[in-house]
Amino acid sequence: MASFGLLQRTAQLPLVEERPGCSGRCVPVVHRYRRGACGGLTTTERRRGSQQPRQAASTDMVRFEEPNNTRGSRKAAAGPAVDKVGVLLLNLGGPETLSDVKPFLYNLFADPDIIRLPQVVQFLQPVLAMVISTLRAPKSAEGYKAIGGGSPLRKITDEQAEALSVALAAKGQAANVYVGMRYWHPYTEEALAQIKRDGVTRLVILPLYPQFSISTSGSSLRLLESLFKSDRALKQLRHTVIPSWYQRRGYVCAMADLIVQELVKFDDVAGVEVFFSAHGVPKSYVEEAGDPYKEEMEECVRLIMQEVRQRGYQNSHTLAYQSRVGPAEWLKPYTDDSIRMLGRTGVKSMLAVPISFVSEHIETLEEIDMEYRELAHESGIRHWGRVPALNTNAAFIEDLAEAVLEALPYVGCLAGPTDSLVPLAALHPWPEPHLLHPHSRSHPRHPRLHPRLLHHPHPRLLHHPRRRPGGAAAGIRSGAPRAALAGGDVGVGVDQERGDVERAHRDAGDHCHSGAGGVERAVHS
Ligand SMILES: C=CC1=C(C)c2cc3[nH]c(cc4nc(cc5[nH]c(cc1n2)c(C)c5CCC(=O)O)C(CCC(=O)O)=C4C)c(C)c3C=C
Ligand SMILES: [Fe+2]
Repeated sequence: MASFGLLQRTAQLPLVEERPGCSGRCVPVVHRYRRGACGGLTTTERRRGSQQPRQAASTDMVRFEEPNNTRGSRKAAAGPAVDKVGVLLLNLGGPETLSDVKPFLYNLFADPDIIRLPQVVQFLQPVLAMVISTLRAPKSAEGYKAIGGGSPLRKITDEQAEALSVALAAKGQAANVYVGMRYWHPYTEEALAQIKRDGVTRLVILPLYPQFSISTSGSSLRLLESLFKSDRALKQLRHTVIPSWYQRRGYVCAMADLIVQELVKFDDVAGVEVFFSAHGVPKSYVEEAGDPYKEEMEECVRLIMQEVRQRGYQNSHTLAYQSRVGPAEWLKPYTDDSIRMLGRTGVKSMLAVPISFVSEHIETLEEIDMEYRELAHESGIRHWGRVPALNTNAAFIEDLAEAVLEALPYVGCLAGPTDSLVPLAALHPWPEPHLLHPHSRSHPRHPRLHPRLLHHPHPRLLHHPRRRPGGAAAGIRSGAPRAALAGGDVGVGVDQERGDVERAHRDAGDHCHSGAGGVERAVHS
């Protein structure tokens, strides 16, 4: 297994497969034009102008609510007609009011990547989603009530989009930045409709989850895949995906900065337990479906703590998983068990670090700040702190902008013979049964994965043949990750691989803010 160096360096290598239609586009040329130079409308004017009722976009998702006049794109002025760059930020979405809670939960539980039923009973998913959302709604609503009556996720994601657009413009790259949420407004379908209206010609798809999980980025990419397949204009759109970026130096350093900022507020700095609390997933996702989430999470925590230690703080740390839903076993240790255990072992000061998400949301503001803080107190932990989410942290946004710039030259270039956006080979195909809600006006149809994908593992699993279902690594050769992955013209980023991350960090320099780095690509030999 050979591991290539940083993305930029691979541009010099004959990694890019020339394909018909790609020639001449594979040169990493960045078209530069000034933000605001053309196009006429200001950001605010365009935003206002686009507040139209939700379009009847082709969708595979049942929506259990009325149209909303929302969308989320942050625009730079239009550039030359021949090349219009877009960035699509993917996120989860959250209820904005208490009456949104139940339909939001319905959308979430109707997602086969959130509740993975055996294929024979998948037709029951809509009914199950209705039952679970009805049962859970009161408890969830309590949580949202406690944080002001709704999720702040949309507002923060919009601010991140705006900041990213500004950061890209400052680097000479005009780009419209769009927000596509999975379970609430502005839905991914709305963002794509706007992308088409704007005539975007190159699109970078960037999930706002640092670590990849089937249940988050995977779900959004699967939806995108089906939307791209069912739309002629979108099929033509050259695009690329950055599937995860937990190892990027800018992100790691921004997290380390925030941790140190909070650590020094404690009286007994050296005695503080740095307590990473990640959103959990069911254990079967990792052990049966091959979700790389746990592995990426552990690596991410290791890199951040390495950075914290380099700044002179040798604190002990813990990684635990929160927000378990349902009776199945999830990734362990659970956050509440860990807090109790640490309290028993005499820890008196704890700094909680939310790690799987880059915005404040219900699980930071309610679960960590209220429930776990109280539990820590009951467990004898006297001093409590919490690291804020990155939100629009300047170093973080700067790094996202770098990630986009690094990905752009590869848009449409690293194509393979499949037409899938993301290689979820280890998963069941999506179910055929229609997830029809009585209020639904569309007839959603869940796509099957391209049969070819069934023979390709997730690119990350290529490094871990022992974890592939069946354990077989045979036939995986150089270039296979691209082939496994590339969707129409999708390519870069999706086979970005952790590989030897430490080496990437070393190559990028010992200091934070040393520029791009940390995104690593790998192929197999
Ligand atoms: C990396 C982050 C996340 C993973 C992994 C994830 C998996 C996952 N989540 C549920 C169930 C629920 N999640 C809910 C809210 C929620 N989840 C995430 C992130 C991840 N989820 C966020 C950011 C949010 C909050 C959005 C907001 O409104 O602020 C909820 C609703 C809230 C609640 O009732 O607790 C549920 C339910 C499952 C089942 C799952 C993996 C299979
Ligand atoms: Fe969740």
